[in-house]
Amino acid sequence: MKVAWAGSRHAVEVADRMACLVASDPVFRKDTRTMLSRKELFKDTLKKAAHAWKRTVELHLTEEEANLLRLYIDQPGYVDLHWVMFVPAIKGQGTEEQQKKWLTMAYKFQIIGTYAQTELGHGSNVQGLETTATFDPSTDEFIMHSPTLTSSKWWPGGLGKTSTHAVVYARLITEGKDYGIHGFIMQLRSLDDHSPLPGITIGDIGGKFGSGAYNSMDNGVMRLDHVRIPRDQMLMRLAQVTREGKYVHSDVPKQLLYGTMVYVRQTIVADASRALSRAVCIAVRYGAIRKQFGSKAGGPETQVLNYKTQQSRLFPFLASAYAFRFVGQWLKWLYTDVTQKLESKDFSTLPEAHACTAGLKSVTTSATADAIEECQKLCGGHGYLNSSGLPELFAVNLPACTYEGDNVVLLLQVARFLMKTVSQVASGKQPVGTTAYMGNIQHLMQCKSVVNTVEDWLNPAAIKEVFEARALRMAVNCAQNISKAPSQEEGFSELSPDLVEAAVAHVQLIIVTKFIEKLQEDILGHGVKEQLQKLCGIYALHLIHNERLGKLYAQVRPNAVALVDAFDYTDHYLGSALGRYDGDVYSALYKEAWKDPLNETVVPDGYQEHLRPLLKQQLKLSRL
Ligand SMILES: CCCCCCCC/C=C\CCCCCCC/C=C/C(=O)SCCNC(=O)CCNC(=O)[C@H](O)C(C)(C)COP(=O)(O)OP(=O)(O)OC[C@H]1O[C@@H](n2cnc3c(N)ncnc32)[C@H](O)[C@@H]1OP(=O)(O)O
Ligand SMILES: Cc1cc2nc3c(=O)[nH]c(=O)nc-3n(C[C@H](O)[C@H](O)[C@H](O)COP(=O)(O)OP(=O)(O)OC[C@H]3O[C@@H](n4cnc5c(N)ncnc54)[C@H](O)[C@@H]3O)c2cc1C
Repeated sequence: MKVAWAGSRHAVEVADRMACLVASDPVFRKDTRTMLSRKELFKDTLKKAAHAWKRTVELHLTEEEANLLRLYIDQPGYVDLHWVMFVPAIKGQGTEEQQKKWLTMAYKFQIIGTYAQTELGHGSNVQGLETTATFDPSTDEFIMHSPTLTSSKWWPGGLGKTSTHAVVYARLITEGKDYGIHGFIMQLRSLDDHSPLPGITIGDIGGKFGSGAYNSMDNGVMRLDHVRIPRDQMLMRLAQVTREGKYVHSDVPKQLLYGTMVYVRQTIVADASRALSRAVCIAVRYGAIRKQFGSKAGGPETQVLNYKTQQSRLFPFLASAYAFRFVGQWLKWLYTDVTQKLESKDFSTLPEAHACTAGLKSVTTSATADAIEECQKLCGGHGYLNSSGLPELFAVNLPACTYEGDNVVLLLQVARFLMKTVSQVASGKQPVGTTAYMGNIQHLMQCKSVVNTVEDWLNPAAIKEVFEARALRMAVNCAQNISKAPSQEEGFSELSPDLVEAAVAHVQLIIVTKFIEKLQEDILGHGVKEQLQKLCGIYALHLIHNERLGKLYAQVRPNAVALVDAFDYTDHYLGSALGRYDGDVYSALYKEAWKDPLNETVVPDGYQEHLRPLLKQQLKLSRL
């Protein structure tokens, strides 16, 4: 099962090696992270990042190994933005010459970059950004400026205190005309003493949800006051400004400006499955250790994992973790395929890639945030302690519902793609890829499910047909209702809640389909495929009805712990007293409690100042 989860034997081996490297290095310790002040936490992040880079160079780690090292360090920081957004933005939007110049420095960490798109006043509406980049032909420079308070850059990770450079998104103005949003490389801080360059006001935007968690990241604010940059720092693969100030389009679609977001959304699906699997691992392992109540006859207490209610709340998450993992692996393939096509100037699959990445990012991150919260409840009181690992896991993953595109905004993009496809089907065009099922409209609009028994529900063809019929009928229903509205725009707006539901149904169909396709592959290991079939059944069925699932849960229960062990997480990475591999939960909880700074003294700070006078005063009063 470890191989099925990781994708290959090689993937298991390299992940194991990197996880152990991190777990055995004291610099990467994280058990007291939630007890650090914001300043201490930030400094700890700088230290870990520098040490990780040192180890990467010393050990000549490959890109794959270095990425895993960063993942197992498990502490959000400026390096995430540098590798996940700054470098890909230059790769996707820079010319060959620009890539050579900037990536050479970025790959060696001679510069640290971030992705500065969002502003105080606009995040979702990228076209509404206000920062300006005005071309000055007299000096061959762009003047980068924040004309209003709301145009201040706001949120970019690493911007606050660390980044030396950024890809800044701004409205390009030349020859008096506004050509909309484009990307520019800007140096922000001196490479000698790290002070902000003239005209740049820059800082951190302040503490965020939860202790530890995303507070290790210095999300930043930046205002630009007529800062000049050379013309060749506009990223010029999509469009160019000539020496004379002429704006010239390339022959690539302008949507490629959003390419970095497509790339990151794809990686976020893999993050979501990992985060969900960590929460499930903690809740399942702890559920096997925790006992409450005995039989009436005075028998031993029951493992809480044996309660049917616990199983019906928890096992759909276990199944979802596997489902999201497999669809994430497929999405990575889709992204690679689209990228190769783009290189040969085939842009035909870009809309589908956008819809798939946007939709899957939305559905998997929303489900993951909800599930982590529920796993906290599934662990009872102890789940609420920082030492369970769950509060921090929740706080770190919750913003994934917002960053890289608010989940509802992205689902509306999927809905827009579906409405277009429905109208193309109506005009006789055969849809392809993940919407190919829509071509079977005659059948799917009126077919009736032949499912009667639990066993019927495990038939992949039956499951798939139910999901296809559901998704198609919801999409067609929306399209019909939109066509009755005074205008397309009004109809879309009026029906947006239904459109979001239709988009979710379509995305869930993709997840179910990719799980079923995974089961058609050669899967090694005795009983592995059988367990995955049950999980696939649970994932699909819990989305459409909750009856008949009890039997499946009972079949999964004997292997539940093994199914989470297959995630192959070290105790260091899991970071949970409740989810420990050895099950020694109570001594771990007890030990963790004594690490809290409040327990450094027996009598707390503030006793002399506030407690003692109060107690003495009350004592005096009672004696009167
Ligand atoms: C316990 C400790 C654990 C620690 C572990 C760490 C865990 C984390 C691990 C790793 C870290 C991962 C790192 C993540 C870091 C995240 C940092 C966050 C960064 C950001 O958030 S960057 C900012 C992101 N911003 C957004 O996403 C904005 C969202 N808005 C948009 O994308 C757009 O504005 C829009 C799509 C909503 C609307 O676009 P527009 O105004 O142009 O309007 P439309 O008319 O709708 O679109 C026009 C046209 O374009 C098509 N389109 C839109 N987008 C795309 C796209 N991306 N690709 C291709 N095509 C696109 C759209 O479909 C339209 O097409 P048609 O005209 O219909 O054909
Ligand atoms: C932890 C974190 C890290 C981030 N890192 C970066 C970074 O590195 N670089 C960067 O540039 N940005 C970053 N961001 C910003 C992020 O990309 C934006 O917050 C995100 O795109 C959402 O935009 P917004 O905040 O403007 O939300 P808003 O658009 O203001 O959303 C508010 C509400 O309005 C709703 N809404 C908005 N538009 C519509 C619509 N058309 N129809 C229906 N409902 C709508 C949303 O669903 C939401 O409920 C980060 C954000 C966070 C939280």
